[in-house]
Amino acid sequence: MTVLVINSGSSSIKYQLVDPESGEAIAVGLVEQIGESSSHIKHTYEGVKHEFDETLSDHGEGLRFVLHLFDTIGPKLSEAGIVAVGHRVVQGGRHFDGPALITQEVRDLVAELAPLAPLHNPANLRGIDVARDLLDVPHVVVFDTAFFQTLPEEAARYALDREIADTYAVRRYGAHGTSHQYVSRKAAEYVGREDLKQIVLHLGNGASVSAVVDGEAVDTSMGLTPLEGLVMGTRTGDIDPAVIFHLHRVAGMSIDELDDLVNKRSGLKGLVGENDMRAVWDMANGGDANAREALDIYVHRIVKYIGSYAAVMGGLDVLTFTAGIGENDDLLRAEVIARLAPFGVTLNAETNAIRGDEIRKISTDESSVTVLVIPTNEELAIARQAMDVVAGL
Ligand SMILES: Nc1ncnc2c1ncn2[C@@H]1O[C@H](COP(=O)(O)OP(=O)(O)O)[C@@H](O)[C@H]1O
Ligand SMILES: CC(=O)OP(=O)(O)O
Ligand SMILES: [Mg+2]
Repeated sequence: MTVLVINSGSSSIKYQLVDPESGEAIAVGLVEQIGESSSHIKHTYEGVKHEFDETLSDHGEGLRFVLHLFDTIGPKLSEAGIVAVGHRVVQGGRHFDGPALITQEVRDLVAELAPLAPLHNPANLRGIDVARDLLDVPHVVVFDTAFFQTLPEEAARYALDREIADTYAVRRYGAHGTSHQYVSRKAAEYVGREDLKQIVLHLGNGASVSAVVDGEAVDTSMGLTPLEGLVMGTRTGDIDPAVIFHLHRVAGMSIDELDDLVNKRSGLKGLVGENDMRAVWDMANGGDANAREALDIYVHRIVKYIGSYAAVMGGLDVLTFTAGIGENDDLLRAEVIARLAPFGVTLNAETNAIRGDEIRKISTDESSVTVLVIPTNEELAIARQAMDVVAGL
C-alpha cells in the first residue's frame, strides 16, 4: 500500500512514493527550474539517483515527465499499490481545517483561492489536474493553511476596516502548516510532554515561524498570502504596506510590477542577488559587505519574532529549527541562539555541528529553552493525512 505525494512549489515539483505506515520513501524526486530554458530532474529509486535536463514549460508538463519516469525507471505506478494521491495545496482559505477528497467543488475552490497564494495555488492546481487525468485513484488535498484555522481572532484578524476585511476575506491564513504541525508534534514526542509553549522556525526558500501552545497554533508569521513575516529567498517578509503606494506614486510602478518585486525580486535575492542561503554565506565569507548585512537582516527578523511570540505565549519551552536552512545551516542557528543569550538560552556547539536526518537537541542541559533541530517531512505528513481520508470513504 503506497501513496504518491505531489508537492508543487512555485518553480519546482517535489514528489515521493511513500509507504504511509512505515514512512519508507520508495521513490523520491525533484523537478527544479520549471519554466526556465532547462529544468533539472532528479529521480531516486532503489538507491540510484537518475538525473535529467529537459525543457519543461509548466507544472503540467513537469508532472507528465515525472509520471513517465516512474514507468521507464520504476517503480511502475500500475504495480506500486497506490491507494491515493496526496497533493499539497498552499491556500485553503477558511474552507478547510483538514485534508479533503478532491471533488469538482474542491477543485474550483482551490482555483478561486489562487489570488491568495499567487506563486503556489496555480502550480498546485496544474499538478492536481494532470495527476487526476493519469491516475485513477482517490486524490486528496492537504492544505498549508489547515493547521492555522485555530488561530485566535486577535492573531488572525488585521486591524483593518471590519466590513472590508470580511467582505473580501482578508485575514491571516498562514502557510507551511503541514510542516509546523508535523514538527511541533515531533518536538512534543521528543521531550515527552504535550503541554508546551513552542516556536517552530521553518526556514526554507519560503520561511515562516509559528507559536504553538499545547499542540495548537496561536500565531504565525505568514498572513493573507505567504508574503508576510520572515525574510525569504525572494520575498520581503514584513514591510510597511505604504512602501507599495510610495513606489506606485514616485516610481510609477504598476501593481503587477510591485507584486513581482516583493514576491520574486526581494528577500535574499533582492539584497545580494542570490536566493540560495549557501551562496549568501559564500559571498559573506568572501568579504561581500551586502551579503553580511543580508545575514544580519535575516537573523534580526527571526530574533524579533522569537521575542514577540515568547511574549504572546507568556513563555517558551521549546524552539525548533526545520526546513532547508533550519536543518542544515549550523552557523545561522548559532547566530540566532547567540542573540538569545540574555534570556538564558545556550547553545551546545558540539550537537549543533552534527549533520544528518536525526532529531537533535542543540541547547545545553542548562539552557532556559530546549532548542531542537527536527527534519520536516511534509510528504510523509501529506501521505498519512491522505490515508485518513481514504480510510473514511
Ligand atoms: N547546508 C546548507 N546551508 C545553508 N542553507 C542550505 C543548506 N542546504 C540547503 N540550504 C538552503 O535551503 C533552502 C531550501 O530549503 P527547502 O526547505 O528545500 O525550501 P523549499 O521547500 O521552499 O524549496 C535554500 O535556500 C538552500 O540554500
Ligand atoms: C508557502 C511557501 O512559501 O511554500 P514554499 O516554501 O514551498 O515556497
Ligand atoms: Mg518547502
